[in-house]
Amino acid sequence: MVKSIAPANHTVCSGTSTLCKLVSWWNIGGANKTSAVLLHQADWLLWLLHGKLGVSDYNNALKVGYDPEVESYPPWLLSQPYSQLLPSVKAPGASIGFLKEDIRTKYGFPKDCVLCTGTTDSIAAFLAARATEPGKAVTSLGSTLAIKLLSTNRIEDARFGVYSHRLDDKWLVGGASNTGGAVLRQIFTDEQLEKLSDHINPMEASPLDYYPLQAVGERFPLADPEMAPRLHPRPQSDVEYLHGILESIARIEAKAYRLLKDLGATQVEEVFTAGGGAKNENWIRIRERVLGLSVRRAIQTEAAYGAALLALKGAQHY
Ligand SMILES: Nc1ncnc2c1ncn2[C@@H]1O[C@H](COP(=O)(O)OP(=O)(O)O)[C@@H](O)[C@H]1O
Ligand SMILES: O=C(CO)[C@H](O)[C@H](O)COP(=O)(O)O
Repeated sequence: MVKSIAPANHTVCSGTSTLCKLVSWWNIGGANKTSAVLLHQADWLLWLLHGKLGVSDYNNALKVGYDPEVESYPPWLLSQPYSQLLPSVKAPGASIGFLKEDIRTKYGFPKDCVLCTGTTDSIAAFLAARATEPGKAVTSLGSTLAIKLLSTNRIEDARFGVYSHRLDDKWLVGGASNTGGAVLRQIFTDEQLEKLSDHINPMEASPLDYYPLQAVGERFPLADPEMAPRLHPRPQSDVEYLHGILESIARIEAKAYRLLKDLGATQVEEVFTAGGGAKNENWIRIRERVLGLSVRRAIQTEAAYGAALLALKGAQHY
């Protein structure tokens, strides 16, 4: 249904897009929906703090179809019956207003405490890494694997799960794979991950070839809702098994960066890494070998730090 209204290979055509979720919900019969408002999680959290309903930012609104380049919703979306539910959109880090009085007094914030629009988790991780030059990238290895490469041009292709978020006058090109830390946690505890990783020789390539997923379905670097996880054969040695999984995730990361190059993004020069997987030094060495690039742990790996930097910028402009 979304494919019939959106341009070919637009990011909203991905089955996990916000627009697909909105359209599915709209088409289920039931309560009167015309008085509803679409809010992303970040919009809802901010609404609890400032009380103005229906305010979003152009990073969160990308997957519902907002066009950050021209700063408006496209005509093909505005002509849909559910368009009245779409939130108004500001730049990330733009001030919205003051904190609600009851919350301000409850927690003791000053009277001039301003609230700013937010961004998505992996963009916040990118901001935390303070990578500002085109060619710098951040791979967030949390539950999933999210890639953001700062590029001078915008690229979008839903066949591969590639999209571009606007970052001021540049683009954060990338996507999010369903591989990552969540699948590691299905097999090993964090303590086991740390101990077993210490016994891996990162300079040696593992011959094991897996596609580690928690469940069926991949988004990027190939959008395939039918892709099955591949985590067998399992060797007797847990060190070898973990080595094979870490190496296989690194190969997915390398494939993703190659794809961005092939699609015409600015050439990646250096990768910073964030998220729970970034603390694994041997995995970083494996990734450097497989990517053929310098991979460094960002000094600040918490997305919350990037969100705070964005708020600081917004508050300074207030
Ligand atoms: N030593 C380690 N090596 C690799 N991955 C790790 C290690 N320790 C924790 N992790 C992974 O980090 C993930 C948690 O990272 P985090 O950034 O908090 O994720 P999220 O915020 O997406 O839930 C877990 O899924 C876990 O498997
Ligand atoms: O997998 C994720 C969360 O589960 C990613 O962080 C998310 O899909 C990335 O989104 P965006 O590129 O819009 O920040």
